[in-house]
Amino acid sequence: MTVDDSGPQTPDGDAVPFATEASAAGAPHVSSPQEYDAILLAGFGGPEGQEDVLPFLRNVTRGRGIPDERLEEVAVHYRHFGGVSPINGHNRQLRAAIEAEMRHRGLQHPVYWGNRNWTPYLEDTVKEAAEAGHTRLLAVATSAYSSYSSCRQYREDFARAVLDTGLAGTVQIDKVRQFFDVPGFVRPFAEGLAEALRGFAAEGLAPEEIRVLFATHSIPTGDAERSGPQELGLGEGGAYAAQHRAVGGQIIEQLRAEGHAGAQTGWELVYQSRSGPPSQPWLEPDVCDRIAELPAEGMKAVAVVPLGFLSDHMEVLWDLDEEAMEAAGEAGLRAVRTPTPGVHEAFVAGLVDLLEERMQAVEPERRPHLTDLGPWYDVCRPGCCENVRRGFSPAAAGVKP
Ligand SMILES: CC1=C(CCC(=O)O)c2cc3nc(cc4[nH]c(cc5[nH]c(cc1n2)c(C)c5CCC(=O)O)c(CCC(=O)O)c4C)C(CCC(=O)O)=C3C
Ligand SMILES: [Fe+2]
Repeated sequence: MTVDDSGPQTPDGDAVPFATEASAAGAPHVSSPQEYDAILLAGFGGPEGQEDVLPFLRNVTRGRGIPDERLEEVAVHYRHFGGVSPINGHNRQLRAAIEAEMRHRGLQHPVYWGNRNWTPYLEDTVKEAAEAGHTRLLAVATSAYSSYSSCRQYREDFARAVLDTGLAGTVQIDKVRQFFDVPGFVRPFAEGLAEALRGFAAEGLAPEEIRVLFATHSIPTGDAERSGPQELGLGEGGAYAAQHRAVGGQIIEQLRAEGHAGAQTGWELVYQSRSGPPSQPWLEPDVCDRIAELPAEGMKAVAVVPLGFLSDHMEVLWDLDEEAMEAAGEAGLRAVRTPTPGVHEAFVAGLVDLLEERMQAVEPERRPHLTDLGPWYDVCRPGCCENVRRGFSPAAAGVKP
């Protein structure tokens, strides 16, 4: 059976044209220039009050039959903050910042915002855009790396949004490339880490007493192996882990080249926020487990860099600022959690660069990227970031097999 992975179908059965250009394995796919008429910022969504918490968690876990009693365990983290995740506020700010930067550059596209798991839902946003006459949307998801959860699932959400609204033949949604190694995304992390290391040095700590932990969301190892295009063969942890390692290494190299105090310190990639049944393997080691081991390795301080996240949402506020900092306290370590990109001006400018690059179909050689893995490609290949746990769902913004 051939599975048509190319996304929503037009009424006459043809795939929506994505105007892609096939290229050799490993080389970026680059689309042709397109007249996009609006931008779509796609977020995760989060609850905005105690009464939203359970319905939100049911949305996140939909189709997996997780009982409310289990969800209440996760709900505790949200309830601790009044049932409010800061993530929607961050995305409102990011939407406004992208729009302001676009206007500054003379780009007049409206910038819409829609979420996967909470209002404003992507379905409603897409409908609103179409009613305003905007049918060629260029999307950017608040997720920088490749994996089912951070790439393909957004593409499935786009497909569902146009299918559920009956707009499959009318609205086209393309998505900019994964941006883990674009300079504007990396810079805020590098600046934050430089400051943390300066602080440790000022306290008299030597580089060999400091460990940098780049922290990202754990995912099932099966998802990690299938992250990115299968033909790249990026080894254990797939594209997901490889991209994080490459960016972490790049940040350290950058700080060393700039001669920052303390940048000779050791570093590693760690994972956080695992869920799922204990029988299912997820990426390890866990950030708190590693923190507990550091004193025995001669460490006196730890800098935790939330490399997998764009803003200070619940994973950062709870799993790092509460749990990881508590683990560091118990281990007797000095600890700092460095900032996320948020609406750092370099990050916002970097996102608008990505939108412009895609509108103009800039050639790969001129696309900013800081690691050998980049520039990532515009259009996902068949099988990219697939999820065998959930089975097939159509996805937008992919190449036709
Ligand atoms: C890779 C990745 C990112 C980063 C990329 C991206 O940003 O998209 C991310 C972000 C986020 N994850 C978030 C929240 C949750 N993630 C969950 C569950 C899961 N996440 C997963 C992965 C990721 N998640 C996975 C493999 C699962 C298991 C279930 C499944 O296979 O899909 C659950 C369910 C409960 C639980 O299982 O713990 C919740 C509540 C929030 C919102 C925070 C807020 O509200 O402030 C954000 C930004
Ligand atoms: Fe993908």
